[in-house]
Parts: sequence; C-alpha cells; structure tokens
Amino acid sequence: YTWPDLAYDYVEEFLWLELTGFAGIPAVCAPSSGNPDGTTPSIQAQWLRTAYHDMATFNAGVGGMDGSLFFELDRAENIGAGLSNTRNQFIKHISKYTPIPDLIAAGAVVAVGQCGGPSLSFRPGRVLAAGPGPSGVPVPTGTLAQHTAAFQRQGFTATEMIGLVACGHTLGGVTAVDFPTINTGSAIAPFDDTRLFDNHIATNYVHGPSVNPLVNGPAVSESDARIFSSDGNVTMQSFASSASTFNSTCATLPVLERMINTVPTGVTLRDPVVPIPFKPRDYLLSITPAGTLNLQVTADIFGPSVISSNRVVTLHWADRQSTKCASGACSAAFISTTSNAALRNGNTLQSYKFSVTVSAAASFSSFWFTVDEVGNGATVTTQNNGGGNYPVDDLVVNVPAFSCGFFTGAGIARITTAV
Ligand code: HEM
Repeated sequence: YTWPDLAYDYVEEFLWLELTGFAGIPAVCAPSSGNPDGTTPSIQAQWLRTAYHDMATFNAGVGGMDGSLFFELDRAENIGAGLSNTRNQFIKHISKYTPIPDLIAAGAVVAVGQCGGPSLSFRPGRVLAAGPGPSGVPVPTGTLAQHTAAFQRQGFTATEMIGLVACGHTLGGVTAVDFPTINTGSAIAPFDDTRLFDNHIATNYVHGPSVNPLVNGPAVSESDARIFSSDGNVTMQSFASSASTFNSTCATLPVLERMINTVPTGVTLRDPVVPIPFKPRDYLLSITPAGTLNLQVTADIFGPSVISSNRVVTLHWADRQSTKCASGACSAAFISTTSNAALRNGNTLQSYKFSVTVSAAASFSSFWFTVDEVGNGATVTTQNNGGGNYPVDDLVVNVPAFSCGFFTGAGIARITTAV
C-alpha cells in the first residue's frame, strides 16, 4: 500500500474505520446470546439474506453480485420487508467507491462478523447492473433436484449447497407475515436457538430439537431438511461436532466468500481491503486569506489495543526547495487526538490531527511522521509511506475561503471551488 490511493483509502475507511457509520447500522447482534425472542428482526440476518438473493440468480457468467436484486424486489421469490429495509439502509452509503453491489457484499461481511462468525475478506470492484436480471432464487417448496440444480447454476456443488444453506440459516428465521403457512406462530420463527452465527443450526438439527421451520414445518416446504439430509447428514454431523469446521466451511472453503465474490464475467474484483495500521486521512492543502499555505492531515493508528495517552506523534515536512528545513525546524505536534475503541473485529483507532501553516515561498513537498510510543524518546519509529514520504502536490491548491456550496432547490446544488 502506498498513500494516496483514493479508491482503497475510501473503502478502508468505510469498512474498517466505519467513518460513514455503515457497520454501525446493525449495532449489535442482539440479544448476543440466548434464545431469539421471536419478535425482533435481525438486521444481520436481513443483510446476509440480501447478499444471497442478489447472487442466487447467477447463471453462466451473467448476474451474481451486481445489485440487480434491488430492481427485483417486487418478485415473489424476493418477498419480505427485510430486503427493502436493507436497500433503504444501503442507498445512504452509495459512493463512487462503494456502489450498491459492493455494499451488499460488505453487508454480508459485517453481518457475519458482528454475530461472531468468521472474518470474511472483502474485495471491492462490483459493478451495478443496469436493471433487473433473470429470476431463479430457490423457494422452500422446491424439490431437492431443483435446489441442487439451482446451486450448481450458482457455482456450488451438492455438498457446498449444504454448507451455504447452513451458513446462511444460522441467522434469522421465517416471518409469519410473508410465509404464513410455514410460520403459524410468533412474528419470526428462528432457524436455531441463538441469534449468533454459530453451529447451532447443525447441533439443533442433528441432536434436536430443531426449531427450524424449514426442517420441522409443512412437508412441502421443508427445504432445509431435504438439503441437510441429502448426503446422509454427513456434512451437518461434521458441523454439529465441530464449531470450527462449521466456521471454516463458511469462510475458508469458502462458501460465503465465494458467494459474495460471484460476479458477472468481465468484472474483476480488486485485492481484499485490509486495514492499514498507520495512514494519513483528511489531507487538505489550502491557501489562507493571508496568502500562506496550510496543510491539514490526520494520522490514523489502527489495530487492537492501539489507544494510548502516552504516545507522541509528530508531523515533519520538507519544504518545496528543501532548504528551509535544514535546521530540523519543520515539525509540529498534533493539535488534537480522538479515539474509538469499538470498531469491527475488536479493533481500535486513535487519530492525531495536525494543522501547520507556512509561507507560500517555502511551501511543502512531502511529509512524514515520527511515533514515540511511550513519550520518553526510547522507542521512536518513523512512518514515511514505505520510504518515499507522503507526497504533497502544491501546483493546484484549494482556497476554502473563496469556495462555497449551497442547495438552490430540491436535489440541486451550486458548488464554487476556488483554486
Ligand atoms: C434452497 C435454498 C434456500 C431457501 C429455499 C431459503 C428459504 C428461506 C426462507 C423461506 C426464508 C424466510 C424469509 C422471510 O421470512 O423473510 C429464509 C430466510 C433467510 N435465508 Fe434462506 N433460503 C435458502 C438459502 C439461503 C442461503 C444460501 C443463504 C445465505 C447464505 C440464506 C440466508 C437466509 C437468511 C440469513 C435468512 C433470514 C432472514 C431474516 O431473518 O430476515 N438462505 N430463507
């Protein structure tokens, strides 16, 4: 990774730093333990089902994760307020770098992780379909032969079908309002006895009692029972006897990762977006009304247990002609620090904000940071973008004092930017 990389930076900040609040929508996988209460929908379950329904119509290189689902919500196979709720949540997060199908895939990653499931990797690069695609999401009244053929069309073997359905149906349940003949009881008939992403979908099934309405319901719609027993229960028994087999099948085999990475021919996914432990963010070089140059940047330190009140982070820079900083005077302390201890996968973030102003004649050519972990000078490391420093382009500079933007009418804005 070399800074700046606008597409990577945006997605990293979206997914790991949670800067747009996406991962905060389903706040917790609540109740985090114990029985589902039968009334509270699970946002995580809705997000995971959304991903499957988008992928499920994939056929010979056409369709897959392309967001076409949101053009297809009026189809009977896509019944349920969960899917339209999800669309309404996701559209607020559309950006140049996070189109709808990437949001659907990221939603599955977030949902599985938040409920205690495996950490799935997220590769961006999906492309939104121009409109609805073919139909073909499996329905509970389908026969085993129909389901096996549908999963084969989606790219999964008969055994992988068992894994994919179990990995999906460990979350959520069947709603009475949409499937009144399957769920004749409370609002939501859960698939297993916890709301977590765990192997209880298998332990309940193998050892009983299974509350799963697609296992113990009207025979015509017992699709889970038909699928789970299709190999003589071998796969479900392996899941029931080992939580780690279940988790690794869902992730590493990887049925869920393959599900979200099933894209139309011609679409190439980018590398997985991994968190960058040290990265500049919110960089802005601008001209002040006084004619001086101001550089603002925030240094993010990310990972488990990174929050520290002792750490000293210092910004250093080289001027444009590289003459004025010879004395080493070109450095500055941060003006504020903020921290967030509640990010995905047990990660934390501490951010250090800098703002320095120099004469236009001196300007900046690059910057870097030193990090003194305990603040006593004993362990100082340098963060310099892999050796080349973080570059500054001072050829075209923004002038915020003479820039403005406002709405002139519904959905119409006038933006004036001075450079
Ligand atoms: C033969 C294949 C499948 C059939 C027939 C099927 C059927 C169903 C049905 C009838 C529901 C209830 C929906 C509602 O009441 O809103 C449901 C929910 C769900 N399905 Fe499937 N499903 C299949 C495969 C999958 C797969 C492969 C996944 C994901 C990997 C998945 C994920 C989910 C999730 C998470 C829910 C719970 C949604 C919620 O609680 O809001 N399903 N499924």
